Amino acid sequence: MTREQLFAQIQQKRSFLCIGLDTDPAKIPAHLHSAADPVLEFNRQIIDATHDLCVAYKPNLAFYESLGPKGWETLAQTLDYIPEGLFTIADAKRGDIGNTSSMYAKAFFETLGCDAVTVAPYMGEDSVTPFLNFEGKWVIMLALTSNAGSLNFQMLELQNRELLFEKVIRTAQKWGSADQLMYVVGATQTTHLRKVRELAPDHFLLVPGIGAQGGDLEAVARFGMNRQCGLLVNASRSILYAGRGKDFAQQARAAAQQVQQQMAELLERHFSQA
Ligand SMILES: O=C(O)c1cc(=O)[nH]c(=O)n1[C@@H]1O[C@H](COP(=O)(O)O)[C@@H](O)[C@H]1O
Repeated sequence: MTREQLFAQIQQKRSFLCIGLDTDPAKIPAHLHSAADPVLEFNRQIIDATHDLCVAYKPNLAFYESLGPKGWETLAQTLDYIPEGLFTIADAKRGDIGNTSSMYAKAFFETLGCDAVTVAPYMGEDSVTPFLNFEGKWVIMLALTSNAGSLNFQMLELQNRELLFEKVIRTAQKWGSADQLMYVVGATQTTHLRKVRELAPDHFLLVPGIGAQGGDLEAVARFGMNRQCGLLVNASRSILYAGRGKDFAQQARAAAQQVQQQMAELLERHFSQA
């Protein structure tokens, strides 16, 4: 999917919501446990109930890999079920020496057919660039994450007073264009969004951390939106587990709709001022 196609979908749906398919068997409603594949059944019903409200789905690999070989099959079937035209992100946070990264890229882009994969930058350029060699596919690189541990390394001040996450973005700007590279910036990190936008004005940002982690969507939009929206904001638990009963899919839809309506207002405000 191209950047223009992604923006067109955002405009059409008045949404920049990404729903995280972080499906935990311990949290899915009891009545689904009699299904042949409860996780797949849960995902299907969530997708049916929400696909008109979001522009992307992001299954986190941990939730599927933890189920063994069957989990991989569930992930593949979930991805197949996502309607054409929605952006799919394998949240795998990979990155290794070059030939290994190439095989990871094949796994997510060719075998699973995802549009994007999350990648960790710690091993540097030759660990990230193999993911950038796939036409029409996207690398989403961790820059400033939503968790408390982001303080350990990402906020370290370098000799020139630049913070490490700023250096990561500044350096990666030379690796990939805004048509193939996005950055992860946590919704809990809005005080740094202005700086992120200074360094990467055109790149899309994947912003997890609203909902269960308490991030502020309004502030994300105020400091992070660019002329093509430039944001995919993820929520997982606050949507998936909005209800735990037989009506869980309707409850998930209601939670997604609430976020989408706020997004529609934020888009309206941003583009009427532009
Ligand atoms: O790469 C990510 O998606 C990610 C980066 C980050 O900084 N923080 C973060 O929470 N995530 C992921 O985003 C999702 C957040 O889930 P909820 O907190 O349930 O909305 C999880 O799949 C996390 O692994």
